[in-house]
Amino acid sequence: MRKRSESFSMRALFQEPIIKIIMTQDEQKQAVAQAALQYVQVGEIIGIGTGSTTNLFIDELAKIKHKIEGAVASSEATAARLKQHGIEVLSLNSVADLPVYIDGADEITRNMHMIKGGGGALTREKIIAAVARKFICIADQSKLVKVLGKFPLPVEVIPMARSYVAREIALLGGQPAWRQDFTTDNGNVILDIHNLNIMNPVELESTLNQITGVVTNGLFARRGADVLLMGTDQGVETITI
Ligand SMILES: O=C[C@H](O)[C@H](O)[C@H](O)COP(=O)(O)O
Repeated sequence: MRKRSESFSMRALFQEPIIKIIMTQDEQKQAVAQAALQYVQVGEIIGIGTGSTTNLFIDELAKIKHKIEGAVASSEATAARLKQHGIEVLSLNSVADLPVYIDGADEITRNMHMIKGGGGALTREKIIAAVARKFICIADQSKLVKVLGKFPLPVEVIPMARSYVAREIALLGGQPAWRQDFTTDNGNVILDIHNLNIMNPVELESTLNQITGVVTNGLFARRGADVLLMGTDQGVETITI
């Protein structure tokens, strides 16, 4: 008679293999870009961010462009991509109500606080996010962090104030680096602040904005995301506060 343990191992031998779905970072970005379409309603104007994840969303949006009224763009690059797809780009000043803003992030916490501006579009992104009723963040799982600050925090600065603002940031304990050979769509420069461990993003966002010469900084804490569509190995996870 066969022993009990042997019969178990025979069963294991003929079992179906466990299929583990592993999505690459690019596949995760593509999945959240598709998932964000559920927040696009017929006849609405959509606010659109900047970056590689948002670019994939724009490509998805193009498939249903006849259903929307148009889009507001957070950068010249986004405006160009929208126009290439034949999607009308509207000025924010002509839009009284913006139901939804869809954009990526460089880092995001489960509290929906973000660092943005890796592509230098932070100021226009922050303006559109302020107007929008709902902010949908689309990101792969590598962007989810417990504490913000590993990604250098971008600060947009009026060019003549660059050295002064850098000294003030150093006094706050950050290490600013000038993003050389880069000018924002608003004609300004970017200082990236390294080695921050941001325990109070709401307070730091305000403190940095108080420095004369700062246009805005990449902390989106006072106006964070309402929904995070996060790409994971297994698919899209929806996170809200
Ligand atoms: O200025 C750029 C934006 O804040 C982007 O949303 C951010 O850098 C994320 O971009 P990506 O989707 O390429 O990681």
